[in-house]
Amino acid sequence: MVRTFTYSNPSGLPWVVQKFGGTSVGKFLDKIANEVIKEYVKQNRLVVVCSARSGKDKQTGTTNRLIRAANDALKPGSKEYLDIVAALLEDHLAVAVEMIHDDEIRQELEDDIRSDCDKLKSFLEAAQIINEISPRSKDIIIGVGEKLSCRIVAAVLQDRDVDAQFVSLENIIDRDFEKLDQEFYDYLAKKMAHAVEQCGNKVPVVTGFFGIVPGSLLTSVGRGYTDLCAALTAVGLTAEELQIWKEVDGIFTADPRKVKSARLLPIITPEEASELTYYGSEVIHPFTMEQVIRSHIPIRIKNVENPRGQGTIIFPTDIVSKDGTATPPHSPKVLAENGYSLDLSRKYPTAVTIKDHVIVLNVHSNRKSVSHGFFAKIFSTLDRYGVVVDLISTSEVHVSMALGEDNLDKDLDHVIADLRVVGRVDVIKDLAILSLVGKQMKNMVGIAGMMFSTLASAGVNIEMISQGSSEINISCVIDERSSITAMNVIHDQLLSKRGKLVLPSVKLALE
Ligand SMILES: Nc1ncnc2c1ncn2[C@@H]1O[C@H](COP(=O)(O)OP(=O)(O)O)[C@@H](O)[C@H]1O
Ligand SMILES: N[C@@H](CC(=O)OP(=O)(O)O)C(=O)O
Repeated sequence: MVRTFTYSNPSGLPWVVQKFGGTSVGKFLDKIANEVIKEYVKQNRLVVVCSARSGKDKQTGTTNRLIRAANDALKPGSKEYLDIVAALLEDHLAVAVEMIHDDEIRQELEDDIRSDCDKLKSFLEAAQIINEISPRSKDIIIGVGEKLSCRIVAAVLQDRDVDAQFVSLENIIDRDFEKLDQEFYDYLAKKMAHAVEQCGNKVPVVTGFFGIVPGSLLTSVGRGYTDLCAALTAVGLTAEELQIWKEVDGIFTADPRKVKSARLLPIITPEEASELTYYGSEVIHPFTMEQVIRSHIPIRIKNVENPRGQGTIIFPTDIVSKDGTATPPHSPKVLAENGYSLDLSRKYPTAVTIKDHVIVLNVHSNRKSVSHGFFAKIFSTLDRYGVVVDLISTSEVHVSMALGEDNLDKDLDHVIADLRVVGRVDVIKDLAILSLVGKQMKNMVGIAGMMFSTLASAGVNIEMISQGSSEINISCVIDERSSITAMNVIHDQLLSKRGKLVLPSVKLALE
């Protein structure tokens, strides 16, 4: 039967790429279809990019379950992976039954879900027989999550009268690449745009999983790869805007769950967004920014639960957009509201963030004076085990290094044993990195002193200080138990517009 739909994706309108994360697809699919996609498709040519479904949170989401299934298939004789596949099949079929009213659309969707799960089961069974799952095979396994999710989203859209088409990017890479570099990203952007353009007037619903990348997707890009996929699609299409839809109104001056007075930031620079993301406020995958901003495409963070909100725009404050004009929220008023101003009297940091579950390694050299090769030995040890250092503070005979929880799966006992060759090593656990971020801070003489005295007056003990590696970030390591208190006092004293920020050297007030 040839169907006709009320909503389609006519050519001639500007491209907008919309990315929906796993929890949004899991919890708000009706809202996404009716209040977001149907509204935007009236004025834009849309691309919808989705992650694998999550129920209540990412921890129990499809991608994590698929990773567990892959790991289980490697255990000789274990059959838990079969239960995981059966549960995934059941959950996705239940969504089809609950969400799709049209019998024909639902039947087709159910068949596709069954077929994807059957193939997954056979793949895992084969892996168990040969007792091997390479990083690439693991990528193929997790990619099933995005396929199942996008099949559901495309079917729900059709059921809600939107002419949508499922697009899998699993086979778009048809050349060998050695590494994830700009040449590879440019190639991907072109391929993604091409896949989307094949959909004509249908709204493409694209899998955030994009195939076998050099070194494997999970290790080279990591979790949250759908943001990067959406970004590269936006670049390939020279889109007007990339929208990342979340369950938060945008980027705030602090985590709104932890600081009640946190303010929504109308605009933020990509550098600031990167620092915030790296140091605990994971609103967007860090690789996303660079690709989109190179092409002068603004990124907008929006809330699926509040589609009419303005959200936060991530865009450099000092360049104009690709058509030569300033982006709409890039007005002097909005910039001033955020503290971006040429008027030196009205500046303040942009946001404060906390990264929990940090450990510090202190290495004291065996020698009492300059120790030749001390640093080289430390860094080569860290490199050998793939340990990433978040913050570092050094003297000639002493190094303190803060490591994030992403290092916990590394062989830290061996790292520490090897470091003991160069000196005494202490390990301090249950710490947090507190970072104050702001593009304007480099001109704010006295801000670091104020940050540390504010923490001291709230009784927060500072374990380690690091400033200078990035001129838009001042960070310190504190006890994890004080992290909420620390974030709140810093927010009240240095970021609240109601407070007066009087820097010692300039003595100018900020309303
Ligand atoms: N500065 C910040 N601004 C906005 N959200 C922040 C910030 N710092 C931390 N967060 C947290 O990041 C989370 C990101 O939103 P959400 O859509 O729930 O995440 P995900 O899509 O990764 O599941 C929110 O729960 C929010 O509390
Ligand atoms: N499903 C993948 C990809 C992704 O981007 O997820 P999300 O958009 O929900 O963070 C993951 O969990 O890593």
